[in-house]
Amino acid sequence: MSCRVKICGITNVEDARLAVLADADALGFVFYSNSPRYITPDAANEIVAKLPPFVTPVALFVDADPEEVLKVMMGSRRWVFQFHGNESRHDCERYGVPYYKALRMKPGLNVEDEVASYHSASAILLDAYKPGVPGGTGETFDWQAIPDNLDIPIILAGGLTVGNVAQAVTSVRPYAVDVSGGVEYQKGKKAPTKMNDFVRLAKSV
Ligand SMILES: O=C(O)c1ccccc1NCC(=O)[C@H](O)[C@H](O)COP(=O)(O)O
Repeated sequence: MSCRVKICGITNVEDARLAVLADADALGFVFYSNSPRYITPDAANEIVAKLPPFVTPVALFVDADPEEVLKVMMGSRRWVFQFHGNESRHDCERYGVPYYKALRMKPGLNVEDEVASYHSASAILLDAYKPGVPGGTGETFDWQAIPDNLDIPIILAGGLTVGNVAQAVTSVRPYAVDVSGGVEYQKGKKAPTKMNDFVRLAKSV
């Protein structure tokens, strides 16, 4: 089975269209207002309404106010949520929407225990840890630190690019890879050629 690809940080309809043409399986929308990739719930829901079937829209939150989450949720039944902050399992489950939980790979993190505590997640996203920056760091982490017995689909994130994604898929064998900065020409703006090359390389391993 080939690796799936999620392109995160979509901020406009043209980038969404080009990501779909590049054969991305999921598109991420960042509802964290400090991010340069922030998009409003209304703008994101307009884009989601235009997505073809079999492309998953993923709404990304960082310790968000439940009212903000509900505003996003009300706009479409297609959303999957991604919780990228310190949300508990209860916080993640309360909306009744399938979710991915992001874990930032801080040295010493007990990945097995964390994964077990989010057993209701559809997948776990493993991202780089950088103090004070919740995500979209553009940095990789030590892939050897990922236990090989995790009984849940793994989405590998953090500093992936056209230059390293094939190596990442070969060594980690994740269910999916997630990229943001690695397919941009400036923050929040995706580069079509990079998206095409990234997806092709991720799926060709
Ligand atoms: O992308 C952001 O700006 C962002 C901000 C705050 C929390 C999460 C964020 N992105 C989450 C993602 O899923 C990114 O794709 C992931 O962190 C990898 O980013 P990158 O290293 O730039 O590929």
